[in-house]
Amino acid sequence: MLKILNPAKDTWAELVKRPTKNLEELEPGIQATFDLVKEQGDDALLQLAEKFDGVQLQSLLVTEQEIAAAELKVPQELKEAILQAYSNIQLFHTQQAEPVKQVETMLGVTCWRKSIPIEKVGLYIPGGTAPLFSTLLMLGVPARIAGCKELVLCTPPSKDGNIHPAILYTASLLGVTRIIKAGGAQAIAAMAFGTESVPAVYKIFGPGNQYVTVAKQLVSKAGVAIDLPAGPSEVLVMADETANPAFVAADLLSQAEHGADSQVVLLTTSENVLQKVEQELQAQLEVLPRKEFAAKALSNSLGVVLQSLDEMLDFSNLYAPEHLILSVSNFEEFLDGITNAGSVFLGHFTPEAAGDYASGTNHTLPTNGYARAYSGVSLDSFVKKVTFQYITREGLQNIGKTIETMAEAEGLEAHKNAVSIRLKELDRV
Ligand SMILES: NC(=O)c1ccc[n+]([C@@H]2O[C@H](COP(=O)([O-])OP(=O)(O)OC[C@H]3O[C@@H](n4cnc5c(N)ncnc54)[C@H](O)[C@@H]3O)[C@@H](O)[C@H]2O)c1
Ligand SMILES: N[C@H](CO)Cc1c[nH]c[nH+]1
Ligand SMILES: [Zn+2]
Repeated sequence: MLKILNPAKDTWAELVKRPTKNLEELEPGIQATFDLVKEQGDDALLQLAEKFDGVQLQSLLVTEQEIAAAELKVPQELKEAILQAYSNIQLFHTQQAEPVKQVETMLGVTCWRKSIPIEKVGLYIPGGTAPLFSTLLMLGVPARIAGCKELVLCTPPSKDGNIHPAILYTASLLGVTRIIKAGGAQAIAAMAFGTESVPAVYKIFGPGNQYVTVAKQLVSKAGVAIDLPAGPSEVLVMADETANPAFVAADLLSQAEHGADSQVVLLTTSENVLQKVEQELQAQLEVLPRKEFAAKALSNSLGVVLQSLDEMLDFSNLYAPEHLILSVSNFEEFLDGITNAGSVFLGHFTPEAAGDYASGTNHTLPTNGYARAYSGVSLDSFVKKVTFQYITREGLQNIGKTIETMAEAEGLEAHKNAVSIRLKELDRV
């Protein structure tokens, strides 16, 4: 099941490498997809839907009629759940708005910073193996709070050429501007470079499999902003003797079932806990509908026995998991020691699935060790922070000499003169 290890510390750096293919391996195929989309636009999207999604589409754009029909297909109970999650996500993300604060750095020199929404954003909603309408809430809600005007949505069509009704229902709640039936690297290329049906956007958001994630990294090299590398899901659980093996196994499986390229990790100081979690994994896996994905992911996953709780924390910080679960009695003692993680789940009754769906935090998070430097999606992801300044005459007299001295030292005479010319004018009047 899990690969069981008792590793020496000098092997950790090798262990924390993910089993996913690297950028260099996937890049040539994805570049070919980009070239096709640039050359043939919508036609390329239709061809690639047939090749990768196994569907011959009549049209790329979702129509008003399709949206109206979808709404009727979503059960009331699911609508209510979506609305509850919407409300929690909205509440959590609304609090992230920063008030504009004017700061007088010197007398007469005032600076401030204001958030301005990104006008056109592209939202990628994964749909290759599961219709992740929850991801649409995670992207669309902060986009709407930020005030983004144009929300373009790409998601892969199913074999019958349709988009899952819950995705369309959620898109309609959010007032998404345009919905396109396109998935994978071709959808990312379309939103980056534009086609007849897909407007080019300024920033592309959303998680996806390895192809989607590498495609986003490549368009970011071509000058289109992206949120973050949010690839195959992963979770690391730190479990002590108080952990409930059934709960731990359930959490590990919840991320393993996302796909064969996911990885889950159990860290423990107790061989006993490890053994019991393994038994639970076996039993719970048997009855999972997505057993094949989960079993494959588990075969790439780790059960690591370490010497102490402090070692577990060090390993986790080096691994930098997308999700970190502290299934320990004294989680408070670990909080200040966490340096690298996308989102953290505390105690025995906080399943990771709560953050995936409905607690309010965002589930679009850095994977593959990117949590060492990246944050998950938040309200900030949808705005630019623009700085402003206003200097009075008195202010320029206060700050002018400093600027002149620094400009002269850099050998930039025109910079210095932009101040001197004004100071002379102030002396004259
Ligand atoms: N990190 C996060 O925040 C986060 C959040 C949600 C989901 N996820 C991850 O998103 C992923 C969703 O993956 P998915 O596959 O179900 O859907 P997806 O929408 O990401 O990818 C499906 C598309 O991949 C393309 N594709 C499939 N096989 C291909 C191949 N051999 N060559 C080229 N292109 C190919 C197809 O165009 C298809 O439409 C999972 O790995 C899940 O763990 C991550
Ligand atoms: N666990 C995923 C992020 O890695 C998010 C998700 C959506 N639906 C279920 N789970
Ligand atoms: Zn999940």
